[in-house]
Parts: sequence; structure tokens; C-alpha cells
Amino acid sequence: MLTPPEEFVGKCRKLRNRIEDERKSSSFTCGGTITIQGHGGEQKEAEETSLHSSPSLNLFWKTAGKTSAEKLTLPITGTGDSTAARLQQLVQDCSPATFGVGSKDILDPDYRRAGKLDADSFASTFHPADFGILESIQQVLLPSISSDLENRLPFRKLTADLYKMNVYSGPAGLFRRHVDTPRSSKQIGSLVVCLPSEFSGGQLIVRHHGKTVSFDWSSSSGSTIQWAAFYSDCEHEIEQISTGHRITLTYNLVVSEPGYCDLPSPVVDPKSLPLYAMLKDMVAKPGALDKGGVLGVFCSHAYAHSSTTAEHSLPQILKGSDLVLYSVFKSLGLQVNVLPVREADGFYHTENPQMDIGGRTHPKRDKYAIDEYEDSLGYATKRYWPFYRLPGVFWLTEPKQEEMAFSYLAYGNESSVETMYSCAAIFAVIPPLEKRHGEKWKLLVQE
Ligand SMILES: O=C(O)CCC(=O)C(=O)O
Ligand SMILES: [Fe+2]
Repeated sequence: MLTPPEEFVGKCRKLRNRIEDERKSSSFTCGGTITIQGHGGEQKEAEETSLHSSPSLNLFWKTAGKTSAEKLTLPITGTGDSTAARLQQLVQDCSPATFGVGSKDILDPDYRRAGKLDADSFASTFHPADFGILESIQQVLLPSISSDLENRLPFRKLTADLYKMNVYSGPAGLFRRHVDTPRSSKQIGSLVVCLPSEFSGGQLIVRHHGKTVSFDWSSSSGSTIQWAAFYSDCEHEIEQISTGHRITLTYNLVVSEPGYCDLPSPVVDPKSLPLYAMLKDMVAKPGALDKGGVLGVFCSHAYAHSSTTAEHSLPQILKGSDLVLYSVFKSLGLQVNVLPVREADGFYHTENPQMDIGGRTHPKRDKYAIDEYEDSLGYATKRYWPFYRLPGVFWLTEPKQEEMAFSYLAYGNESSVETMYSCAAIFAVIPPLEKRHGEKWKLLVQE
């Protein structure tokens, strides 16, 4: 690729700033509360029909050697199936929860101290779809971005697949920082629902790119259902529980194929976004890669995919600012690909001196990655993740996710080999100037 002129580089720098702004302003987590009818605070008249209130809920679980299910009604009232003794039975019937380090499941109470029931051994009368929770998450974490061009991204919907019940008990329950292991390449996040059971401590802390949000559920824990959802690539932790039992249902949030009669979440037209005007101005005029080229932008999020599904699945699961950028490129009529990018020995071959991009990053490795588990990770990566070189890309941004990619591989809530997170990049192919004609380009130039 010839060295692009300074004017083009100046525009690229502005574009990069705009992309960074988009990243800073996008959300990575959200949460809410559902009151329990007849418990705590004032009773609202419309309570029974409200989306934000629930009747008491029942949990059923099986125990070895018994033919009938155990039952617990929450919140605790002290009568029937809703007693401290029933709750104690639940705690006792849970098995210790492990966590994943590379391809191994590890039991280490200093890292995670919790009980668990697998999804096939319990049932509850609660479902997030009954309370508008999925719609709320969809609006924040999965906005629809559409345009009238042929290549638009179809509306996407979220479903919540029940994964586990966990009980974190005082005075020592906790789960140190980790990233949830992807269970499929369509998973974009996790939903945690905290059931009404009194506890203190146990804040859930969620982080993404230096931003932190904490969910403190303790003060309303006895009388409400509280929930939080976050993107899969967010690092999170549960601080130590001091007293009581923090009971959670966890769900995998999965992008489902769009249905015909689904109401879309709010739709943003990419052409209304400042990035669109900026890019349009750049590619519609001479001076921007006139001989053609490829613009490369590292994604702001890491994505779960397996090496064989990456090419197909990555565009479908794009999140937040990455989705915005992808849609803008698409609506300009450009060919866009989203591909995982692998580093080799701490070096991404993404140097672009004109944009002050070095390509080298300094991974901050977690203790679990450095110590005994590193070799198995290195082996898994080499064996399952072959790669090819893609030269001639004009990089607009630095790699974003290397530090996190190491974390992802190193410690999750479950072991993993075939499906992993990796740092992805969006590649937009800019045709040579004389080829920027035809229907879609006319549209672009005339607007
Ligand atoms: O209970 C929570 O708040 C989060 C649980 C969690 O991080 C997990 O199960 O992976
Ligand atoms: Fe987690």
C-alpha cells in the first residue's frame, strides 16, 4: 500500500477520536428491581398487574435418594415452605461451585466460595421474560441499527437460557474477578437474578475499559428480586458476603434469529450518526486511499466464537460501539468483515506509524495465567486457533483487548477450549476511486 497523504491521515485521526467518543459513551451493564407483592414498603394499588412486581416465588430441587422435590418459598415468612430451616436445606443440598481456568474446572474456595445447583436439578416459578427484563436489556445492550440498504443488519432479539443457581453465604462467600466463559458463539452477555433472601455485603462489581459499576443488593435483599446484566467480556466479581445467603439464578443471554412479528428494540439509522457523515465525506472524495485499501479498526469488545464460526458469527453478535461502526461502514456500501486478530509473542502486526500505532502491547497477566496454568493455555491456543496474515491494512486504532483476552483465556466461570473470546477487528474495504460508482456509490455521492 502506498503511503497515504497527510490530509487523509488527518481525517483518519479525527475519525479515530470520533470512534473513541462512541466507545466512551456506550453502556456495558444495566440492572433493575422487582418488588414482591405484600412484602416491604408501601403497597401500590396497581401492584398486581405491574410488570415490576412479582408474587412470592417457589424453588424446587432434587436431592439424592428422595423421590419428591424439595421446595422453598421466598421471601422467608417463617411458615409452611418458607422457613429458615428450608433455606438451610437448600444451602446444604448445593454442591461446591468450581470455576474454569483454561480447559480445567478448578475448586478453589479462596477464589470462589459458593454452592451451586445445575439447571437440570432445580426449577423455579420465576422467569425474566415475565417482567420485561429481557426488553430492558435489549434496549441497553442490543440496540437495533438498521438502514434501508440491502446489507442491513436484521433486528436481533435476546433470550435468557437458565444456567445455574448459586448460593453465596456469609461470612465467607465470594467470587473473585473473572469473565464468564462463553457457552456458545451466540452468547453476548450474562444475566444475574438475585432472589429475595436477606444478606449483607456481596456487591457485584462489573468493569469494562476502566469503567466500573457496582450493584449493591444487600439493603433490599430480603424483600425484592434484583437483577443485573452485562456483556460477556466484562470482568466482574462478587465481594465477600458478610451475613445471610445471597441466592442467584444466572442466565446466558443469547442472540436469537429475528422473528417475523417481533417488535424491534429502538432503531437507530446509521445515517443519522456523526460517524456516518465523517466517513462519507472521506470516501466520497478523492484523497482517501484512491488506489483502494482496507481500513482496520480494533473492536471495543472481545467476542466469543470458535475458530470455525468466527467469520459468520462475529457480525451477528457485535455490541455497542462496534455495532455502530460496522453499521456505518455497511450503510456506506463498503464491504465489511469482522475477524478475530491474534497476537504473536505479544506483537500484533498492526503498525501504522502515520497514526502512531505501534502494534506492541504489554499484557498484564493474571496470577492464574502466569503460574501453573499458562502452558495448557498456550497449547490450546496453538492447536485450535490457526491463523493467516492479512497485510496492507491501514489501522485506525490500537488493539484494545489483549489484556482482557489473556484474562478470558485464563479464568472464567467454567472451563473452555473450543469457544473462546478473542480480540476482533472490523475491516472495511475501500475500492479504488474509479470503482466507486454503481448504484450504492451514486446514492452515496448524491446525498
Ligand atoms: O451472582 C452474581 O452476582 C454473579 C455470578 C457470577 O459472576 C457467575 O456465576 O459467573
Ligand atoms: Fe460470572
